[in-house]
Amino acid sequence: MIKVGIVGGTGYTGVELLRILATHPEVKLTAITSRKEDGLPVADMFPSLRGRVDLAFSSPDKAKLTECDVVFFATPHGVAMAQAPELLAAGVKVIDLAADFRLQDIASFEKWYKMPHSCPELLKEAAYGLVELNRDAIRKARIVGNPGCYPTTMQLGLAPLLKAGVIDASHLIADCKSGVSGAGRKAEVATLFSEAGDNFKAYGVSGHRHSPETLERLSKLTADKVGLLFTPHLVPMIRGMHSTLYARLTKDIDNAALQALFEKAYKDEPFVDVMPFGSHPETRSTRASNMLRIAIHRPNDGDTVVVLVVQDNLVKGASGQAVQCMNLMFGLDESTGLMHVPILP
Ligand SMILES: NC(=O)C1=CN([C@@H]2O[C@H](COP(=O)(O)OP(=O)(O)OC[C@H]3O[C@@H](n4cnc5c(N)ncnc54)[C@H](OP(=O)(O)O)[C@@H]3O)[C@@H](O)[C@H]2O)C=CC1
Ligand SMILES: CC(=O)N[C@@H](CCC(=O)OP(=O)(O)O)C(=O)O
Repeated sequence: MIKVGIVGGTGYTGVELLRILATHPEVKLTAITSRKEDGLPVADMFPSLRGRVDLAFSSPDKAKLTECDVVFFATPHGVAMAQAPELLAAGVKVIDLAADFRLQDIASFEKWYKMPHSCPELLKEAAYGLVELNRDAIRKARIVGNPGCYPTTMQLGLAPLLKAGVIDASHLIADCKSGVSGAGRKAEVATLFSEAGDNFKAYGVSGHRHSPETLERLSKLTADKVGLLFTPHLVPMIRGMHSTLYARLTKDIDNAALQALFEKAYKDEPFVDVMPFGSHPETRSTRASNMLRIAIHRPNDGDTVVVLVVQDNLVKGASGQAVQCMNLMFGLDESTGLMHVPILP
């Protein structure tokens, strides 16, 4: 059994890790931290886990993290990089759900996250945890930077087009919407029910930290210069993400060939579903599952291809993807413990 520790067990991605790992056949939950809830049984805070998780939260200094085989950090940016060196030295693998090990360019990390990077050498070593595009590196990694939720949809939606060289890479547009759980569980005015409910707004239009992450990664898929306009929006739902991606076609390619590009790219992927051409995927078709769904459109048979991508921001966009990485890092089938069917309605 893989002994698992979770730092930050009381946030949304932490409790989502607990939900997934509680029924994972190869995992023994070993330590779950919270500074504020030290000593509280996990199931007292999350009754959904009664009878499934019998551990109590412990403060990070008391938790026996070095006795684990792998530790997930479901914490704010900056926490994992402070603790990763000690864990790695003790032979523990690390998966960070925050951004400490996502961006390869340190200057870009320091600019967007407004903090110095404390272990640049580990950043160089870390694998980027987008399995479908980086499987081999993740398999061999001791440390993984799990992708941001929006970047997961943007990369998986645009990768087949960029790799095939059929679009103008310099002018990509991503119009993305997230449920409110994407902002985390911490108390904030913007995510109060009466602020976010019955309301709809864009944010981060002039710059969001997921742009540099996505640009850095998309640039590895093409020799062309990549340009991206990314606008996130907050929608009044709890879970779910819908990204509408626009790209100008530069090659004469018919709709069947466009569809075939995606079907071929993802034909063996357990967690990417390419729907029939012209479909309208719904966020609820992925809710509480690790599945990401894609549909291709060609409005008026013109020269713009529109890619629709949906996922559950807390699963494929965060905790499910992190478990997919863990499975690979420990030589398991990557879908182990992740085959939940989405919840409808
Ligand atoms: N929500 C989402 O859809 C996604 C989130 N992420 C990323 O995952 C990470 C966690 O997100 P989320 O679950 O939403 O966050 P939350 O803010 O809801 O939870 C944060 C957790 O971290 C703990 N924590 C906070 N500060 C520290 C610290 N200094 N040392 C140790 N533990 C700490 C908190 O517990 P306590 O204070 O009691 O210790 C809490 O359990 C974030 O970096 C986020 O960016 C990534 C993709 C998607
Ligand atoms: C709706 C909402 O607020 N979403 C978050 C992104 C989700 C997330 O937590 O991503 P990171 O891991 O990069 O922080 C945001 O835009 O800041």
